[in-house]
Amino acid sequence: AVHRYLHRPRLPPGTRPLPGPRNFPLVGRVHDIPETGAHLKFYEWSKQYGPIYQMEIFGTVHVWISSEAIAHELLSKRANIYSDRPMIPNLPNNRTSGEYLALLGRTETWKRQRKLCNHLMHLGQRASLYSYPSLERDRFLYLMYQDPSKYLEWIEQFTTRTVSRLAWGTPRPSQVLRHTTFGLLETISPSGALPNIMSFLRHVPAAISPWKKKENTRHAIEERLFRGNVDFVKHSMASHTASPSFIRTYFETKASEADKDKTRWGDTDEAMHVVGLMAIAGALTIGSPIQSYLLAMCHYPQWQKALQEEIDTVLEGQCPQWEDREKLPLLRAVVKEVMRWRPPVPTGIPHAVEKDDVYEGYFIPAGATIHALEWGITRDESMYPDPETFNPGRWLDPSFPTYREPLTQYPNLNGYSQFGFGRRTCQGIPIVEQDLFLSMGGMAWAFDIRKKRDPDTGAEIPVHWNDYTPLLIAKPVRFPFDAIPRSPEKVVLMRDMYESARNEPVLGPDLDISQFEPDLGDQIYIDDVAAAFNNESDANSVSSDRDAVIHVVESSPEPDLAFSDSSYSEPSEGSESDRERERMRLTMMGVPPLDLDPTGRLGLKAGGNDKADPLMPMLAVPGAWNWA
Ligand code: HEM
Repeated sequence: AVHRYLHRPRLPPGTRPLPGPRNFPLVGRVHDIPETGAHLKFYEWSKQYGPIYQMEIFGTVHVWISSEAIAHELLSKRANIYSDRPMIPNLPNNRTSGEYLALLGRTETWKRQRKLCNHLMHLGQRASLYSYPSLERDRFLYLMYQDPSKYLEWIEQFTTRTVSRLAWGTPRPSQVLRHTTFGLLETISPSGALPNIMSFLRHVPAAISPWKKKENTRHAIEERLFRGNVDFVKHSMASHTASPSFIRTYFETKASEADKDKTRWGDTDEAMHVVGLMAIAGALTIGSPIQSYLLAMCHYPQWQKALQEEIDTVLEGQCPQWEDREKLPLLRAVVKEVMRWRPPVPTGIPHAVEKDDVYEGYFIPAGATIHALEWGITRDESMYPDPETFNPGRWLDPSFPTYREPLTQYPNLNGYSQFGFGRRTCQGIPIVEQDLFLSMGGMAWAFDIRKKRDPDTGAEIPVHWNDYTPLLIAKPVRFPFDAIPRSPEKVVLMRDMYESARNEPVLGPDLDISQFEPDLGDQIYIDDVAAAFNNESDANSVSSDRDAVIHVVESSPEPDLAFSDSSYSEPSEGSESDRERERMRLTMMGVPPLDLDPTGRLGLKAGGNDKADPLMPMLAVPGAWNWA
């Protein structure tokens, strides 16, 4: 930082620096970055300094862009110099190691990996993602019906099982994947690990660095998981039992006679990492908008009603399927508006600029980190009038700037600012689009989502408006709500859908805990099953046990849910006797108690989900730094 500070580039003649908050020597504005809601601070500055401004943190220039037009001008039109990624202090080989495509620098490895990712996604999309999203959606809906209070668990299971099947043809690795992925998110998030803000901490030797120890352990588990999955697919291909998957497509492409240039897709190790990254990217991102949908429905019942009317009228009582998408523009608008209202990656994923550049007379130095501030972009009033209001109508009403025809096709997620810019644009949009369409459409079809009522007073229990977790992928802090099935018939249908999804044969590598244990020593310890249940994967639970690097427990991720715990009640009433009557009625209709499927034997305790580094609060405490 000292070196960078002393050797800051001089302004070329005729240029001026970007506006921005005054920087303090060496540290810049590090003290201003709050522990939570950092995107709100960066947005506040954009109101003060304009749609492009700069600040410094320990000598690195950070440029923040809150206008889609400017983001396109720099990141897309000038992509030849704006497509690099910055070094992540807590994962310092991110630009070169080739393990995480999304974090690679603009290297030949990145180009090759992007091509492979594109190829696999393209073939998968052509096959409607092998119906995995709809199978998993059917499972998800019934679990939501059984116990909506566990929505965080069911949503994470839905997204990770779907992506796990896509990647390796089996949902079984999903329980490990979700936790190694969560750990990676902590490793790379500015609010997840202190070295990402105080970059000099990356020089702390591995033996005493808590961040390195934790990352090394996480990485070792992930590597074994990915390798085991690839071996599993190879073996099942040999016995002609492999379900469709990205990795199977890779092997088939390599083996194909038509594929003349055998080197262009990289070797098996590289494909393992590309597919692994695709699984990572889909594991924890898509849950954010699904949770935000629930939040939006609590606050905007009128849009839930309109959406249900569309689905009921067009599909005559059936649950939305992917093939129905052309007929359901409001559902597509809800998907898109949820992502605008609460961007899943509110600060964006940063690019790095490789050469000095000048924009409208402003100097942008080589090496600066460039952030497309998604939160700010979605609040640009010229594009999104009344931006704080959740209004799917802005995509369907010609009086709004975002309207586009034909409505059989638009709105959709292609080219949406929420997926980044230029050559680094997100490659997972087909998965996101299908997962969100099916899960949000399925929930609107099945449930009335609404605020809970106090059983004594009947008063609504308040739900927060915008309290989001602090990591790179932001999710609403857990909130209470009711998911009331819209009719007994729908419950029966949900159960049938669940049963037929479940009857799909599911093979997978046997993720026995002993596979992981020996090499990893005392950093991993086995907990008892009871503890696992007390620590249901909860994206918001806060525990002080941050040193427990990754905590492996053996558990069934689906507790033994009894049908009697269902949340079913008529919208107007909710007494115990009503529920009992309803339960008996449904039982007589042939909806027997649940017999849940075992979904894999390995669960990792997620006590630490979405917490910031414990040392981080000092950054947010005024006066914690002595500037004198
Ligand atoms: C709601 C879900 C998702 C959101 C909001 C999202 C958003 C983003 C964003 C903002 C970027 C950075 C773009 C840039 O640097 O300009 C990105 C990159 C990427 N995403 Fe996604 N993504 C999501 C899901 C997925 C899924 C399911 C996949 C699965 C394949 C995926 C694969 C990727 C890849 C491979 C990159 C890196 C591209 C590169 O660096 O060249 N994403 N995503």
